[in-house]
Amino acid sequence: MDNFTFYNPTRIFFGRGEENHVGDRIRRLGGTKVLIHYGSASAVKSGLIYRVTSSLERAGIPSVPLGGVRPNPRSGLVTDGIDLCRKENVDFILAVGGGSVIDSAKAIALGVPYDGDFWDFFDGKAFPASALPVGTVLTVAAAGSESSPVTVITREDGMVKRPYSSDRIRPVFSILNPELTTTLPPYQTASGATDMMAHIIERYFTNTPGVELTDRMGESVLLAIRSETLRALKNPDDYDARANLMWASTIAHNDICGVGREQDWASHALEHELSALYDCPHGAGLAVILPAWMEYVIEHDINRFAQFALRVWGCEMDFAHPDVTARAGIRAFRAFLRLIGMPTSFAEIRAREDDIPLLLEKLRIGNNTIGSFVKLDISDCEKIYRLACRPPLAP
Ligand SMILES: NC(=O)c1ccc[n+]([C@@H]2O[C@H](COP(=O)([O-])OP(=O)(O)OC[C@H]3O[C@@H](n4cnc5c(N)ncnc54)[C@H](O)[C@@H]3O)[C@@H](O)[C@H]2O)c1
Repeated sequence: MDNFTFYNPTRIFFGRGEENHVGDRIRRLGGTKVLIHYGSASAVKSGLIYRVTSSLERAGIPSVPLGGVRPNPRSGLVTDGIDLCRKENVDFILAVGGGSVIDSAKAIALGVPYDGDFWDFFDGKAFPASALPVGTVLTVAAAGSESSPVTVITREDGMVKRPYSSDRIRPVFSILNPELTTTLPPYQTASGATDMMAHIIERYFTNTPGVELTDRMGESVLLAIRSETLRALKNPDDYDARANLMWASTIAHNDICGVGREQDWASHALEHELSALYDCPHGAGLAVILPAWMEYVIEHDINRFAQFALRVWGCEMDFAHPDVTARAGIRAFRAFLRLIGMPTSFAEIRAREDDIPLLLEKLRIGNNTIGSFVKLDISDCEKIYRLACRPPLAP
């Protein structure tokens, strides 16, 4: 196990009705004017924005709303949000929504005290000296942005999707009421589950030896996501299934399963270009990329893939031929993705093989590599995209 620092100061308020106390939470943190950032009108129609606003009013805190965040959030609305916060003297940002809303809120938080273009942070041209505090009321179990230091924004100029990470934008608190996720359509529930699984998998496939504890933790989270997703899809109102998924969202990405080990993240980089170009849900893009990535890198560590197959997917261990077990695990993972309604090939997200040169250009890796389990150069990336074009094989 490698040396590590673990720092995750986001305070979690978990359970039914917790959003009704949000005003009090912000008052205790010293917030005096709040930007309520949200996505579609459904957050208003459902009464959630009203409940949040009422709670702020009871706490004596004025607020300004800014809706309209779309999935794969865009830089234009971030700029609008920065201008609005400055004009209204906002000193606290409350994100009410999923990963897209939270990421947009984080980018606004970075931009408000900064004189230049907020994209400078994403381009590595500047480092934030400060940021406004961000709190969240989560409505999607998926991205883990509710306690991560990361924001992922799509710049409209060129449709480039890039992550940026800083402890300054880790939410100060997140409110997780599983009941708020019961209205998610099945496809979003499944996309969220796939994203959570991906967050574990990016950490699980590592070259660091001696990480049995975090291996086992990751496997447990994957097993729970697997069973609870099926339950939530069967009965969307199943509170416990939604609760387990919501906590899994946080656990899968707050790095508790990733400390002390090298992490990969090549699949996320490959996927970001898909959701930027085709506007598919991030989880759906990952469902297309992950099995292709696994098939491409399997030979690098057959035993780790066999362990994944055995412990997570219940495949039988073929001790004489561990590669058989390893491949069965990838097939079982792909079968699960299909069972929950996820795409596993380019065509199913309307991606085109002819666009691969464009995807590679947008990746902008030049002569560098991505990933760490296996370092991938541009030609490896091309091969993985091509593998992902294949229609899924019968199980
Ligand atoms: N910051 C991070 O650490 C991190 C990590 C992984 C992914 N991401 C990013 O997060 C984004 C995806 O976020 P997400 O998966 O949470 O989804 P999302 O926020 O994009 O929301 C998906 C859809 O669900 C709708 N929705 C939200 N809550 C709903 C509810 N309760 N009922 C019905 N519909 C609802 C939204 O309006 C939207 O149309 C991507 O841009 C991805 O790249 C960020």
